[in-house]
Amino acid sequence: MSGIAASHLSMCYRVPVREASLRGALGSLWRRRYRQIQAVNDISFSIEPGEVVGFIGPNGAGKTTTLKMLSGILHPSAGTVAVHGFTPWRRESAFLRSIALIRGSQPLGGPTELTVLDSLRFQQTIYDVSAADFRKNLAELTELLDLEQLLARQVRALSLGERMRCGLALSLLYRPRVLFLDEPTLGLDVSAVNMIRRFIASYCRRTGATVLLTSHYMVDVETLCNRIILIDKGTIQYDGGLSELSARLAPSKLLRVSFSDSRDRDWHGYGELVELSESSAVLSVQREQVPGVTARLLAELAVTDLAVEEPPLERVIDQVYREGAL
Ligand SMILES: Nc1ncnc2c1ncn2[C@@H]1O[C@H](COP(=O)(O)OP(=O)(O)OP(=O)(O)O)[C@@H](O)[C@H]1O
Repeated sequence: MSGIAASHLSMCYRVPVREASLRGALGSLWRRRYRQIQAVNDISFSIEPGEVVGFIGPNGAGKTTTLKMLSGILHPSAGTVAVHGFTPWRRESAFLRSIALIRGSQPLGGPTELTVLDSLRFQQTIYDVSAADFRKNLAELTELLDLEQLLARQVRALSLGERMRCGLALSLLYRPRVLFLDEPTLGLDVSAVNMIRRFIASYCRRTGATVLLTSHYMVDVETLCNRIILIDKGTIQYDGGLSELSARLAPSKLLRVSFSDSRDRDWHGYGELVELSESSAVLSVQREQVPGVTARLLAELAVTDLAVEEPPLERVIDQVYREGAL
């Protein structure tokens, strides 16, 4: 059984056209006009149980709309979806207990006067979590998300980063097997971002959860996902491995070489010089020439360290967005 299977999925929003003038606005009270926005257009993909997949694309590409259809918030205009065998928009309770949609930009649900601990107890009741599981899961989440100091605080008094950590705890208290993560690190500072990334990676390792993650931060995607689905203007542009995408779009790799002799030399014979210091250089080298250039560097220089790197994903994705390079 596939973890998530989407087939020919489409979503077309119907939005009223608002007239700018007063006369037009009055006229539209009698006769409303609508226009269609094709947010998602005939996309198909499948994700195996336990896979962690990055779902990326520029603003307005259709990512959130897709996540909403997969989590049962939106009924698609066309197509079918199965998430661990469930049809999301039927919103059966067994389905709702097996998934979580976590949105970085969204406030925590429930009354904001409650403390974080009370909100977690409220969640325990809604999702019917046994007392033993509640204790075990809460202890684990408290440790991993560093919640100890936050449990007695009112939800409304939390900062953005604290809210995100508590939001994750609330969503994962009932141990969902499928996570839809929509920009989980949006607006967070460096250490909060790192904590959230470590936490997601460890949750996936421990529970074998299936994850679809959207993020505009390519480091999130590189750290957590082996595969990406790239969507633009509602259609899938790429579905595959991260390294294959780089190989397809970036014809060169970076050679980072450290050496102990500081003689002047003509680097252009090895490749395009990107960076140079007293004892190290970064060269951009055509992929097929990497083995030959590496061998020559090792033979001709007193090399102390040498690393071959893919170009930063950020740069590759930027190229796709700007040039539609796929
Ligand atoms: N409720 C709605 N009503 C009408 N149009 C909508 C609605 N929600 C989204 N859209 C439109 O659908 C398209 C896709 O939006 P969506 O939010 O899915 O994109 P996204 O890839 O998540 O973008 P972002 O990265 O900016 O969050 C956009 O053109 C957007 O304006």
